[in-house]
Amino acid sequence: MSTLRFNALKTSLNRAPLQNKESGRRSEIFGFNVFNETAMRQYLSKHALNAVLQAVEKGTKIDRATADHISTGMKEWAISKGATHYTHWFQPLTGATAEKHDAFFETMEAGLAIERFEGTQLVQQEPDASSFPHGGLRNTFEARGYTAWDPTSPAFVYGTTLCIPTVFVAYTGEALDYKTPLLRALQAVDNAATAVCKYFDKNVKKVTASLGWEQEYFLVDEGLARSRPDIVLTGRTLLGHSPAKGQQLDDHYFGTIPARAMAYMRDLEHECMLLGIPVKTRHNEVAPNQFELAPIYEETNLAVDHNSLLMDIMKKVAKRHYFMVLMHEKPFAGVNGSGKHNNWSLSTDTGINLLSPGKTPMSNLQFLTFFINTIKAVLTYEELLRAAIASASNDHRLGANEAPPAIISVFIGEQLTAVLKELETVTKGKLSPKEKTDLKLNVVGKIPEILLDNTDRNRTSPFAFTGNKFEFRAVGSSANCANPMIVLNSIVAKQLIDFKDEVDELIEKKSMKKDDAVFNVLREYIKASKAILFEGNGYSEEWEIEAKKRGLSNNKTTPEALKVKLSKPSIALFENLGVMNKLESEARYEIEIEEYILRIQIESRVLGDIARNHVVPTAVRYQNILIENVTGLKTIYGDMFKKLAKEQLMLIEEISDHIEAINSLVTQMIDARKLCNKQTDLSKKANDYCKKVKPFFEEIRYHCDKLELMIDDELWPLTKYRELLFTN
Ligand SMILES: NC(=O)CC[C@H](N)C(=O)O
Repeated sequence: MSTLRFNALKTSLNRAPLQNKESGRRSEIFGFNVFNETAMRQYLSKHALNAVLQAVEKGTKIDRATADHISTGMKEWAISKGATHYTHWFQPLTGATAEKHDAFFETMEAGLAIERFEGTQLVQQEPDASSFPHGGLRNTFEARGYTAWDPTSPAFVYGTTLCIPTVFVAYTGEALDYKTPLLRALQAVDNAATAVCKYFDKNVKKVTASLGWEQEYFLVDEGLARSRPDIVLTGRTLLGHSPAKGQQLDDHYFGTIPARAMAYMRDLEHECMLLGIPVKTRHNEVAPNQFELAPIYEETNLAVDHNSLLMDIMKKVAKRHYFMVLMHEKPFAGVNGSGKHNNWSLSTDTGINLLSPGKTPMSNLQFLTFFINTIKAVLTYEELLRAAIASASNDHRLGANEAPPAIISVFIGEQLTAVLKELETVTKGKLSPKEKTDLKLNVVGKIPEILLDNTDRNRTSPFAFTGNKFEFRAVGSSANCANPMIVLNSIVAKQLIDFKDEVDELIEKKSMKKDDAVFNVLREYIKASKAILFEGNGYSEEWEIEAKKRGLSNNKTTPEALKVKLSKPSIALFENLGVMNKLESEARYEIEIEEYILRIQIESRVLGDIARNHVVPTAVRYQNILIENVTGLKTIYGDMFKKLAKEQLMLIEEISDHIEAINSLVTQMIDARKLCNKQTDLSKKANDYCKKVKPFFEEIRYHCDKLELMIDDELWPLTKYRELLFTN
């Protein structure tokens, strides 16, 4: 009997939901462990508090003396929350968060000790961070990297550590993290959008990009998950036959949350509340053992930090509940994968959501301006958006089971399609007073304030308008949202800058009125943007053909998708906006392409190991049982055994065939890997891994899964899909 699998099953069946610590109102504990304005008012002088608030609102610098005041107050507050250590908390390009704890504790003369935390330690540090991916930006011998405080994301106490969100840059100034370019992209979109807003309202001084992510995930009993080397090492199952029942009956989606999962969620939400992560929604997702968690949207930088923090907490809380949380985009073949849909919008400091239709024709023209510019930005940079969500794991998810395909398109729904159609016919040049009134009353003025939202229906759309925001559905569940948010905010910033240039030109050179100029430019954008608008089934073959005709990219794999990052226009885009210089863009490409190679390499090794050392020996063992049976039948029945052992003999042969196929395929895969490893050009190497190593995965899996169906269940060593997906 396979002891590991059956022991794991036995343990998992005996687990009960954990008792929850949670009590009282959530609103009362919200942000309890965050150094927010309330905490600052208690622990900082007025001067220090104002310095932080100014830094948050206007990006003003904090001087050293004030930083000392802030750090002292912050330390006292953190100690009151039980903290003994502090850390600069940052997001290197591994996709995870990083921390290195230092104690507040310091010794003094005469054997005395105190707690100390100075301004310099708050503001800047130099972690020995030479082992993070840097894509050639640093050499090991000059590996200095600095972390610097980001006051726009408040410090928090997690466990016994004060965590200070920071950026992470090389000593030459290049960004080594996600946060730095994100902050720059947010600044760029703020500048560009504010300038455009002034056409409609002179009082607008700031535009903030908001993000509401939706985190999908799987919860698997920890013992069961740990019994599978593929889940432990790669985050997904590399083999496993589909269970007889998967998600066909749609009986999990929005169903009653299983008790153990519910206890986990409540515990997780409690932690989130303390840390100021405004989680609001929880439900069962489509696949068995799949769930979703979503917060109220926030300013993008904060939302990204909160999502990164959340992913970390999810794993920690899961351990307490004897679960393993799987963030992988496609942990199980044949059922839904997990996304992290990014709901994005822009809003002004005057309280207007720029992607929400308003009450008046004027506010609707503003809405249309931002709406159409966003679509145009996606059209121009569709390939870059695809690159922003590319990863080895997301490749498995895209194009099936309610995840969008690799072709980026925009879905806007029937009503707005009709509005755009009308606007497309606006007269070239100056508009007659009648036409303008007509437009304002009958087209722009008639956009319903609350759009009948039919937009969420199309689950095959990568970028869908959902009434008052765009939902970038292609983002994968394990991704750091900063990556897609850097691209989205940058491309919209660039588009808005171009738009303003064009409108200004018409006003200045053609003496057009502002509204006429806006209508004229928008009309041309609408015409051009038709290529990116698509309302149909994104999975259909017709769409692939049609998209090709329209000139849209269809980069199915990560190596293909990432290439565009090195193109001149992409590099120029980020450079001109001040988001990333050429070196930074190239470094990111290198890091991502290398990660792709390494992930495929790891999967290939794990698969080779499981196939050869778990599956084949089990198959041989079962074959021996059959042989023993046949031999026994022959001893007892003599020649008649051939009839009696007919099925067994067939099985013995079939098993041999599969064993042979597995062994030979694994050998071929290893040889292919060796060849790939000789390749020194990273792009070619990634491509080779994709085209020459990865295809073996499915082939090897096929034979292993066939054996799973043949071999005595009691002998099978790998926890099966039905057990991983239905035991909770
Ligand atoms: N119902 C849904 O929205 C499912 C989404 C799907 N899980 C994805 O991969 O994006």
